[in-house]
Amino acid sequence: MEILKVKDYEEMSKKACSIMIEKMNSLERPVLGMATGSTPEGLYQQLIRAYQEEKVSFKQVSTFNLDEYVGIERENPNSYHYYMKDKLFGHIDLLPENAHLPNGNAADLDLECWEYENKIRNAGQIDLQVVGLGLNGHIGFNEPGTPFSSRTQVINLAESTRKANARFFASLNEVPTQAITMGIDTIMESKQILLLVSGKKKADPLARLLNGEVSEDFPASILHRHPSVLIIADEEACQYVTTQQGYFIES
Ligand SMILES: N[C@@H]1[C@@H](O)[C@H](O)[C@@H](COP(=O)(O)O)O[C@@H]1O
Repeated sequence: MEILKVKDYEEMSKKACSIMIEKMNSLERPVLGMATGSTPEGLYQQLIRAYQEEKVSFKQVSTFNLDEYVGIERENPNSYHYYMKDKLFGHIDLLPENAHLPNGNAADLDLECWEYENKIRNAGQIDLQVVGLGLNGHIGFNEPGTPFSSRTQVINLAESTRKANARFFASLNEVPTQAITMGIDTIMESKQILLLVSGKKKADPLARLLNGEVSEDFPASILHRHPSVLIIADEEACQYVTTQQGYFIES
């Protein structure tokens, strides 16, 4: 696990974009793992710009998102289907049939999870997975206590996660109580993981990730066991991380 410390959110987004472009341009059929939340929005803006400047094409790319809420329509502006279309997919040449998100409205949610796993496997696994860091250490929607061996599944959202995400909804009551998320073991099968961390409120979780033990109480801690994780974190997020910890690399 290595950290690239950058000045601010914009630098984080630009650096993440250049790493993704390098990956896309180095593979014939790149498979990218996508995240939602506030953190990757800047990355998606940078990717759109790179596409408009003809630095990259998504025609050969497949994408798999980490998660989706259960029980909201994909046309609902709070669904992750809508988010991805609005923030990235609607602005690039990614073929719609190559963009995958779990269907949180499937009649049989367990079957949907199983099929999602199969789709990832059939695509040859994820080459580069973008991940954000939940305040409680969740990755995707894998809340504290989720077994490290978990595969794609329906999960009950922690109250703290619903509150953290309530800012996107009209009220807390409207925040779904469940989501489908790639499992922790599913995420760990990605060939490379890019964890993006920005802002003061992520300083505590980032310090816990780096200093704490590997434990299911803090799902992101599993990333210590992955062979290829790059964290891009800005100065605010790194404020409790000391250089003595030996994780930092030069940009
Ligand atoms: N399910 C998402 C995660 O994929 C995201 O990484 C995380 C952090 O969100 P943000 O980037 O808004 O801080 O929480 C959300 O609940």
